[in-house]
Amino acid sequence: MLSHRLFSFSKACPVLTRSLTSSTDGSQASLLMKEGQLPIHVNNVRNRLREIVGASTNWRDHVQAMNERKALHTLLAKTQSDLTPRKMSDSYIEVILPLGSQPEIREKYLNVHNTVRFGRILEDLDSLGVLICYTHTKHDATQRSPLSIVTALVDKIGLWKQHIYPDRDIKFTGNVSWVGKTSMEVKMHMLQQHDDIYAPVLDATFVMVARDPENKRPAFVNPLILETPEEEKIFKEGEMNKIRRIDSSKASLLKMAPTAEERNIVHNLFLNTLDTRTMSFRSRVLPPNSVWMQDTTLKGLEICHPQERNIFNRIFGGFLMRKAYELGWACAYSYGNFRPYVVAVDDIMFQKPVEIGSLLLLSSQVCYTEKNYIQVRVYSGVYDPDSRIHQTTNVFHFTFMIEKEIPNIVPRTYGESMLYLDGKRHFDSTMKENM
Ligand SMILES: CCCCCC(=O)SCCNC(=O)CCNC(=O)[C@H](O)C(C)(C)COP(=O)(O)OP(=O)(O)OC[C@H]1O[C@@H](n2cnc3c(N)ncnc32)[C@H](O)[C@@H]1OP(=O)(O)O
Repeated sequence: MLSHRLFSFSKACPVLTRSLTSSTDGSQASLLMKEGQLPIHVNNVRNRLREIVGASTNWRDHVQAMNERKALHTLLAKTQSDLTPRKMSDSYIEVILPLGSQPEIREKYLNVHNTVRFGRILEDLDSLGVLICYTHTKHDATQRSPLSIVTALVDKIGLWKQHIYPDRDIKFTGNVSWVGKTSMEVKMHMLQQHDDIYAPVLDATFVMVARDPENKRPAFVNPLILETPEEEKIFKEGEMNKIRRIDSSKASLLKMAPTAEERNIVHNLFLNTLDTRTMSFRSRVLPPNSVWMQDTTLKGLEICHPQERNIFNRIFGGFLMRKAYELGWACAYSYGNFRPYVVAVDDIMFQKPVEIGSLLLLSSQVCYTEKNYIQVRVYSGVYDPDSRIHQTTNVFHFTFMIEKEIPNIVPRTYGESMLYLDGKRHFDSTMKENM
């Protein structure tokens, strides 16, 4: 039943259909591994990144490693046109996660339902995205890169499969699909082996930003050469994605009033909660089969130890995503009282780096429901007990699906109504056209 639903979803969702097309034929057909080049083992991705950046393997050496990086400033380009243009195929990489052929690596990826932990996949995608960008910006003269490439945004991840099996090999592929002046869009695909073929599991679009060796200022990236009409189309999509992001940021409910249609939705939700016996705006009652939004909050705390650092001695973006995802999943599970499946991830903005030693506060909440879908928002911020300053670092949006009817979420305050509308906007942008 469920797989049927997902199948019809994939058939009807244009955003995801487009990505699937490009992952199975089109762009991928023209972007193949160069002769003699072997897929990279997943365990080597972070080692390669460490070599490219010159990152320390021991925390005690990290200050010295960073001082050495400062000397790479001289390698930075003064203008973008000083850099060698690159093709999409130049950054194309394949990574193997051999869960089938190397059972010893399964444990790290296994969840209690005997499927693969999606949080681990988020970590691998993040590292791969960064490696793809380093491949695109590879310095001709030296192996070491002066660039610090960080994850700015997870634009979208759409899943095609409900289960990721823990005993079959997985392949990740990806390449740079668009470049700006200092930012790059990366498209990645994950496939899993079934008999003799690799079937698509998910498509992901990330945006990475290049910074100077000390990660203080933006730095130019190599331009992209477009070789085929298909590549021109992919690049144009990247441009459109950028415009869409700017438009949705301008229309954010933190800046603008809701639309007339959205105001109606909020008012109807409000009317539905009025106690018809009292004729008062104040006495509110929960409609049947509903849950107040405020009762769905689930919180967590992480102390950010050096072990979770990235190559730039900040907290690894993939770790933040894994923690936020797992909390979001637990929130959806507690809400629906049934195992949730992730269907989409979108618009994870990395607003500020998380420093080692930070107290990372995570807060998840169900903000929108429709049929058997649950939209969960996870807020993360750092709190400094010395200064008592609290700063937002990320907001995560996850769409889950449950194989049974779920209660409706109901906002009580104006602020919660804005969360509801924001959740609906995220849900609509990834899912609407498939239902
Ligand atoms: C194992 C290795 C993994 C390593 C990966 C990580 O873990 S990284 C760890 C997780 N990520 C982080 O910690 C990043 C935290 N965030 C930040 O440091 C910062 O917000 C940022 C560097 C991403 C952006 O800073 P600023 O907004 O000041 O940057 P600035 O305005 O100079 O813009 C630089 C370029 O980034 C683009 N840009 C900035 N924010 C963007 C966003 N949300 N979505 C898309 N693009 C964005 C701009 O258009 C511009 O591109 P153009 O110049 O092309 O127009």
